[in-house]
Amino acid sequence: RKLTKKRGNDGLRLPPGPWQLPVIGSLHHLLLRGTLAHRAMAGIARRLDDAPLIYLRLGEIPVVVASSRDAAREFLKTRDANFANRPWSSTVRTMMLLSARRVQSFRRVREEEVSRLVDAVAAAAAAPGEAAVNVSERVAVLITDSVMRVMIGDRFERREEFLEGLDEAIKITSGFNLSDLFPSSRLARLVGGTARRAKANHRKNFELMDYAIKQHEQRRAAVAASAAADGTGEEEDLVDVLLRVQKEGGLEVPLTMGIIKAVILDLFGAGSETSANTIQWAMSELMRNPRVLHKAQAELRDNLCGKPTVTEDDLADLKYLKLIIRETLRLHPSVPLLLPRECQESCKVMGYDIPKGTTVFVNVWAISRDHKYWDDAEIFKPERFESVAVDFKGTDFEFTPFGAGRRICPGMTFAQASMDLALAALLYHFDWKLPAGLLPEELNMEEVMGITVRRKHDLYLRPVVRVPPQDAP
Ligand code: HEM
Repeated sequence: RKLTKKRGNDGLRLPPGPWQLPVIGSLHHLLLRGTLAHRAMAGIARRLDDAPLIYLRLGEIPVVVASSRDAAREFLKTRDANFANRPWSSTVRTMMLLSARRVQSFRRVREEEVSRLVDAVAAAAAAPGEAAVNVSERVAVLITDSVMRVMIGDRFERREEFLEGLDEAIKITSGFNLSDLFPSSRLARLVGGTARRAKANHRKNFELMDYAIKQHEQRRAAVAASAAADGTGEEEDLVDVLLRVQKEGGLEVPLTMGIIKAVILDLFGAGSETSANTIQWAMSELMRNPRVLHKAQAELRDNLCGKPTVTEDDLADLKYLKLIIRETLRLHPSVPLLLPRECQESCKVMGYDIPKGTTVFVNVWAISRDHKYWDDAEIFKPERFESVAVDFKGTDFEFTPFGAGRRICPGMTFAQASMDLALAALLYHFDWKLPAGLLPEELNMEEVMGITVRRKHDLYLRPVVRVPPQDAP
């Protein structure tokens, strides 16, 4: 059906958008194009002559989607303050929690956990037969355990239950649920039933966080006892930092245990799936692009000259590896529409009216695949970043996989450190083969939307040990 341009009926000049139906507004345009909102929204913008801004009404919610570099700059920089509706102070506080110095202090955790991953893969490679390893699962375990150790000082004893709880949270919050789209309708709330499920899930997750903090306290007591005996101490983990800040007091809003639990849960939710997904997408793209895979392995093996382990000291020289992560984030940004922003005061953007209360998405996925800014935009080519000085730090608006401005991801440095080391170790110690009979171009790259965009199917690969890890079986 033809898309038509839309003009506001109260004299406003709204961005163009597809035709709307009564009650549901533009929702059918997204539903008919499948559940991947970033792809559906990109398709609509393209059909409206590559409109940098489009206007949709999803149920009762007015939505504007930015799909060009200039439009992204408007929302993330020029008018950042009017759209950054989360309190800035909370982002700043999280940033302090994850400052470069503190990220550095967790180096030992990352190195130990990556070493466990390498040992587990080496054990699988040594098993009889040619069974493939579930790379997605291994990477998820690596990231979960690393993030938990950083937060509570230890691997979480109830990891499986916790992951199930998060999975349920992802199911509840993903897609469009009726009560979000029709906030004023009691019927939508009843039919959807999401509120009840969300409440139960919230209760369960907080109960698990109680347990995590108890586990932390017990560990601290044990460490203190042995430190008194041998005079050694341990790095502060994030719960230590939060409890210390709580004790020092003097904050505008007192740091209650409820807030501390919410911060841990938020950090885990925001930090684990995103990093794990990016490593999985990187491995997937490498399997589809053997030339890039071999070049990365040559860089690693030339630089490390047979060393038994990759450490963070080795990473500085691995320029190509870093370009691979950058190119992966370009084609597979984990949070493709960034977090929704809300217009605080009506304003004009690129000549269009944006009414107060409008929800704004920035379609980073569409922008970082746009032929206007990228040659061979759909092709995985890490070398492109050798000739253009474009980085993901939030100043180049054609490439903002971590967002930009006041709401930029506070975990960017943390994520980079974990992803670089994990990918380096996987490529250094092992050669990787696709399961028998599968050609590189046949590898399934379908996406599914949770809180983040992840692989629809787990990635299975066959490892062949090239550089045995130190304590290999
Ligand atoms: C590849 C890995 C990651 C990617 C691609 C990513 C991406 C993002 C993006 C796009 C946002 C929203 C920014 C915006 O709307 O402008 C965000 C927010 C955030 N990220 Fe990350 N992130 C990653 C890893 C991490 C890690 C490791 C942590 C912490 C350990 C983390 C913690 C957060 C937090 C706390 C927020 C704010 C959430 C909120 O506003 O409620 N992220 N991230």
